[in-house]
Amino acid sequence: MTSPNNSNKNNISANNKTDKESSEKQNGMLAGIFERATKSGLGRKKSNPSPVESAVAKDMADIHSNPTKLRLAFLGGGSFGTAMANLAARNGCDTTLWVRNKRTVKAMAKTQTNKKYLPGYKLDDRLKYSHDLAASVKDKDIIFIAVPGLAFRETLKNIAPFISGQSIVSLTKGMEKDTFAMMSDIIKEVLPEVNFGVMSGPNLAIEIMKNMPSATVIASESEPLRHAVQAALHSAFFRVFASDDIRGVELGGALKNIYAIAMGMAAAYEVGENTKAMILTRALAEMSRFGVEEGANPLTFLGLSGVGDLYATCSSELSRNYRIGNMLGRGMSIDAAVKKLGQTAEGVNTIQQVHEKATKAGIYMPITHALYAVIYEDKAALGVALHLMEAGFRSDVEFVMAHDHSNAALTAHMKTSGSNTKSKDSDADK
Ligand SMILES: NC(=O)C1=CN([C@@H]2O[C@H](COP(=O)(O)OP(=O)(O)OC[C@H]3O[C@@H](n4cnc5c(N)ncnc54)[C@H](OP(=O)(O)O)[C@@H]3O)[C@@H](O)[C@H]2O)C=CC1
Ligand SMILES: O=C(CO)COP(=O)(O)O
Repeated sequence: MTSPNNSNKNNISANNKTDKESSEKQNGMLAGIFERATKSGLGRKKSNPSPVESAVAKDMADIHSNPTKLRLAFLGGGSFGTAMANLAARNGCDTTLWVRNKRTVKAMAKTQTNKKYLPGYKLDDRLKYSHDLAASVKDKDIIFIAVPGLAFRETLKNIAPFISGQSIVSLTKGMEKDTFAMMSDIIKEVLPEVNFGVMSGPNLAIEIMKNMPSATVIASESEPLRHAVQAALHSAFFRVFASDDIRGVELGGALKNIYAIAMGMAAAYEVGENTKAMILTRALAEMSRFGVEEGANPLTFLGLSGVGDLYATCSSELSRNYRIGNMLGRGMSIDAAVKKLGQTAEGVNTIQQVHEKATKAGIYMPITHALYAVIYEDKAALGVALHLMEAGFRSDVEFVMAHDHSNAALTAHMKTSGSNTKSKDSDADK
């Protein structure tokens, strides 16, 4: 016969064994994540460093104290391209803003304002404007691209004949339609030899124009390029942090737009702070889960380009994605909301891309799927939200405790307590 003490001991040692096994499993999983993140395509090596890489590497200290040596082009005269070009011009860099519309260029040069996208904000008088793409990008050190994701490939193809060693930095927070390509993928495809980076962070353009302290992240394999971008844009109002996780940084910027739409919609239903916190944190869980599948380091999502941008965009009506969600929550159709906004809201396309990709790859993205169902399958928002709330038992942070462990432990616990209850009842019956 087994004494109660013996049975406890057995339970404890069985539990210890399970804990040990589970902790080994977790360590294995984490090691796998880091290995995958490090070994992913991010380690791509360039055959030849571009001129900016070698020039900046030679005299990094000089560039830091004197960014005026840098010659920069910004492509895209929307709110973000203009705000970033303005920062660089204010730092004394030789800066040209390329805008596709000739009349807009003339008006901007004359008024030193961007009347359509940043009305009322005076731009630095050293900023140059151009409608000539070739002249804008030739002989530059770095070309920053700030056109919407849907126009990124076309823009790269248009500048390709004039690339002879310039570095490229994407400021775009989108995904290409139907190909699932991120901007760094498109750069690698169209200009395989170019030295490049991506910049992303909580950077609402209007706040930057108002000199409200902000920060961002430049991600690149090239240290000299990271330093050059930091030198070009850094100021007392704008701090540029560095990363080498290109995939993680650009995915943070693209994915958070989905959840800004969700949050804008939730705000239309006047949800409480607990609900907002739940959406924000579960959004972060989805983002990092998707990121890991795509070769990103999950820890990157804890940085400015992840949780930082998620917070800013999910809490501000300055965010166009948030505003789209809010209009949807108030009963407008997606087409009407996009038309009313009249500016770029990358999340509208990103929801479709991520929904499709996650469905195909079997990645658990409940908020994204729910939003897709509401926006594109005309499902009732409240019913979808209720369904989300009722969905199974999950682990909080899956990189700490995996979902399958959570579910298995819970099922085992329920079975045990079920059989205990039963035997108690049968004793009582006797
Ligand atoms: N605004 C912000 O706060 C931030 C935006 N971003 C990202 O920057 C990118 C650009 O956004 P943002 O500046 O806000 O967008 P806007 O909607 O403010 O402006 C878009 C700009 O791109 C131009 N454009 C559109 N299509 C093309 C094309 N085919 N070729 C060339 N130019 C084109 C538009 O020109 P036209 O006026 O002639 O149509 C306009 O100048 C987005 O990916 C966004 O997510 C990133 C951080 C912050
Ligand atoms: O990316 C942004 C802030 O970091 C801007 O967000 P929206 O594109 O939603 O306006």
